[in-house]
Amino acid sequence: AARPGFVVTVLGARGGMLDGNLSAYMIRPAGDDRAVLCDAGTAMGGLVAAGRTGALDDIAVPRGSGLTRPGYVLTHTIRAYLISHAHLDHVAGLVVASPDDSAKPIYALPATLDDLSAHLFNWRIWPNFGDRGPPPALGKYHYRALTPGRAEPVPDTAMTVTAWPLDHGGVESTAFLIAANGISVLYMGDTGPDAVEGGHRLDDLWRAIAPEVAAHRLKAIVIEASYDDTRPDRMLFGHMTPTWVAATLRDLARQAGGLESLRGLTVLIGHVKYSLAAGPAPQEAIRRDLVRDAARSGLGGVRFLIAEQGLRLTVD
Ligand SMILES: Nc1ncnc2c1ncn2[C@@H]1O[C@@H]2COP(=O)(O)O[C@H]2[C@H]1O
Repeated sequence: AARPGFVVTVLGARGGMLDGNLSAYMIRPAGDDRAVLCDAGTAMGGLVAAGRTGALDDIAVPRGSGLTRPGYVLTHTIRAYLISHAHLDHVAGLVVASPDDSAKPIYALPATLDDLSAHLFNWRIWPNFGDRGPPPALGKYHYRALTPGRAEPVPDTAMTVTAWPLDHGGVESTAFLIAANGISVLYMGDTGPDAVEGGHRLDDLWRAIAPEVAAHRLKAIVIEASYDDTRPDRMLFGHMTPTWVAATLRDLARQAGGLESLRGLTVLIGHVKYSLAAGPAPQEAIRRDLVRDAARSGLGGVRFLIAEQGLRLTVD
């Protein structure tokens, strides 16, 4: 049998103001068309873009489904949403797709579900497609509260999901460990460094997943680097820079038994903030910073990639 793997398809790659390309990562076991969507800042727009790059071509659309490929993927391939926090750049795609979406569970920590229910699916900002909140609750989306550190099977998929809370500038965000076939991928919503946030949630997360890393079961981490290294800490607003990404990966390595434990790990960088400034795109500076910071930090064994909409990545 083939080695177990995961396929990560980037439906939305950026942070900030680039509507149409905001955090959304479709994740599924390799060779399995049953996926979860981690955040949904962009959904349909990202599927259409991924359809154009060919990143959805390995998904078998049944003859006679009567649906476009992106339409089929939205309604049949994506079996559940995992939402890290309810900021608009992480949920806008879900909200606007909801009228034509299929029924699905939404997995999140309780605070995020409370925000979705109170402030989005409330008949004022949007019709209530949730299964609680202002009546009548249409019940298309089933809110499924996760308990930190406890793995839950995602129905109709081969995956389990485990959540841990993250600090994001005063808002609770979430890291999701997605596991299947003895391997896993970690999707991290927006977060700032413990030292800047004044907490210890990254440290707690790394301690919890260290055994997964030490055993080389963890194949990829999706983590944000919103700003390049010129950004001062007091202007991070709950976000990371390449220097902070490298520092926190070193913390993970320390918990997992040394830098060697990260060898072969793929780190996919998301949420790079779009910039209005003329000149090279911000991801160019971030790429340069990452190469330098990773080398300085002894992270030569890590494969860093910057997310781009329509990218399909297989890790195994
Ligand atoms: N105190 C602040 N001053 C200015 N902008 C902020 C402040 N806090 C948050 N933001 C911005 O608001 C954005 C909300 O989404 P993000 O967390 O991606 O990134 C955040 C920052 O760009």
